[in-house]
This record gives sequence, structure tokens and C-alpha cells, in this order.
Amino acid sequence: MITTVVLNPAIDVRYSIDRFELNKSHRCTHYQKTAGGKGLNVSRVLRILGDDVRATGFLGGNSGEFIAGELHRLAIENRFVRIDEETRTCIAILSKDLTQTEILESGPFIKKEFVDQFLTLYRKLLDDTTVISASGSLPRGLEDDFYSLLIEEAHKKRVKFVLDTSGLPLKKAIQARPFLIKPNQTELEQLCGKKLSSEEDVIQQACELYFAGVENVLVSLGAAGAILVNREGVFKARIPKIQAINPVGSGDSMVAGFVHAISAHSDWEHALRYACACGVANAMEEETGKVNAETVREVLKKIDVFGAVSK
Ligand SMILES: Nc1ncnc2c1ncn2[C@@H]1O[C@H](COP(=O)(O)OP(=O)(O)O)[C@@H](O)[C@H]1O
Ligand SMILES: O=P(O)(O)OC[C@H]1O[C@](O)(COP(=O)(O)O)[C@@H](O)[C@@H]1O
Repeated sequence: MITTVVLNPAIDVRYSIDRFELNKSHRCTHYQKTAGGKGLNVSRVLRILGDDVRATGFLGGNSGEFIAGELHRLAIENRFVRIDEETRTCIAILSKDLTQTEILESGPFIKKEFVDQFLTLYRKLLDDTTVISASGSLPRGLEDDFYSLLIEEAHKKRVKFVLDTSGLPLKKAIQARPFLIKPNQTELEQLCGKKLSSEEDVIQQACELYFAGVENVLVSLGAAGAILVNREGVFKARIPKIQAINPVGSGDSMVAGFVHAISAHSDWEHALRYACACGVANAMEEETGKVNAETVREVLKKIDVFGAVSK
């Protein structure tokens, strides 16, 4: 069983507007509401790929009810702790020229009693989990080292821990040696505190994270593909050129693709190719955090993986 950890879920609202302009009101006929936050996008894509998934974290209020309904509809097992504050909403405004403006709420405050409830549940869920996939920001009330704590618990039960987060929670989590992290270039730059202006710079930073104890460092580079550093070496994935429609959630789809592949005991090369195919397939869909399984199969044939340099 794959368990997704979604500590700060969200209702994702997407507005498609011909040309978004500041200081203007926009009447919008094209919009959609989905169960989101990075980890729920990962969960949805895993279900599309045919995996059994259960999701855990914190849910509250009417937004929490909406998300619980979506989980039921998608057959994702709901193991969320109920809280007394409202789950957040995140807004993405997409223009025809593909510019993207996002407003991400910070999320509810999680009281200590709910944190304790979650930790007890999490330890129990680890007993029949093969891979944990944890994604997204931390809601208020959780310490910056919360993911480190979850990784250490997973180590005790020999469960692989895949983490997609950013900022301080990511920095702290690296010390606990997760199985995989997936920063994009901006997140990698935040992590090392400098601009990375060439592929060599990106590779060097990814290698440093590998030597710090992360087994797989997967850096996603948008339309430029991805780089993976692990004990086999440094690898680059080149992806086909496509007409992107909505790239929001491509990183989440990429994580889902990697988790799907390793759960099926594929080797890392297939996992990298599959992860990229899912990221590309998501960018070709209108809906955030969604892939078409047939598109994934087609794109997979067009992805090249080659050794970038040896460490
Ligand atoms: N415009 C695009 N065209 C083709 N593939 C894309 C595009 N944007 C993202 N992808 C695919 O999705 C993956 C993750 O996207 P990226 O934008 O790097 O992540 P994030 O959403 O976390 O910022 C990329 O490595 C690539 O495989
Ligand atoms: O949990 P965070 O880090 O605040 O991010 C939340 C947002 O990230 C997204 O998952 C998009 O992420 P990516 O484009 O990086 O895959 C949105 O759906 C969501 O609202």
C-alpha cells in the first residue's frame, strides 16, 4: 500500500482567463475546483496509474468535507485527522500565454492534540505501507523539522520515504536522509542559497545533496526535463517538446510516476523515464494534477535518459 502524507491539503481553484491583468476585474466562465495541495495531486495520479492509495494528514471545515467527498469518488482511502479549523484554498490563474499567477493560503493552525493524534495514526499506518509519499508545505503549528520526524519513524520500519517540499522543512528533512527528494530549480536554489545558472551548477548541488545522505535527488527542470543523482551516477532525462496546456501539478505527477514505478519494483532508469512521462502528460491536460494513462504510455517512448557525468 502507498500512503500519501498531505499535511496541508487545499481546494485548488483554477481560473482560466484570456489575459490576466492587475487592477482589472475579470469575469470568468472557465474555472474548476479540485482536491489539491501537492499530496492530493500525487494521490489522484497514483490512482489513475492503478495503485492502491491511502491519504493522511489534516482536514477541517466545509473545505475538508469537499475534499473527503472527492477522496471517496476517486477511491482513495481517507485516513485524515479531523481538525477544528478550515482546510485552505489555493488559487491558480492561468492566462492563454501560459503565464501563471498563484495565491497559496498558508493553511489552518494545527493544535497539539491533533498533531499527537496524527503521529499515533502515522506510526500505525507504517505497518502496512511500502512507500510513503509526502508533499507540500507544513500548516501552522507544525515545527519545521516535522518531516524529519516522519522520516525517522519510516526508517525504523524500513519504509521508503519520498519527499517533495521546499524551504526550511526540506532543509531540515535532508539530515534525516529521505529516499528521494524532488526540488525544482527554484527550490534547489533556495536550498543552497544561490542562483544556479548552468546545468553543471544544478548537477553539483544535486551531488552535494546526494553526499549529504539523500539516496535519490531528482531535480525537475520544467520543459528542460530532469536530472537524477543516485549511487549509479548522474543522469539526465530529455523530454519531447509539447504544447503545454496547464503545467500546474506537473511536479506532483512526476513524483507519482516515480513512486508508482518503484512500488512496482522497476529500476531507477525506468522510474526516471516514467516520472518524466507523467510530468509531461500532466502539462498536456487542462485539469491540475491529472494524467491520461494512454498519453503517459505514448510520451514514455519519447523520453531519453543518458549519463550526464560520472561522479
Ligand atoms: N512545459 C512543459 N513541457 C513539457 N513537460 C513539462 C513542462 N512542464 C513540466 N513538465 C514535466 O513535468 C516535470 C516537472 O515539472 P516542473 O515544472 O519542473 O515541476 P514543478 O511543478 O514541481 O515546478 C518536468 O521535469 C517535465 O518532465
Ligand atoms: O503545499 P504547497 O507547497 O503550499 O503547494 C500547494 C500548491 O502546489 C500545487 O500542488 C502545484 O504544485 P506543482 O506545480 O509544484 O506540482 C497546487 O496544486 C497547490 O495548490
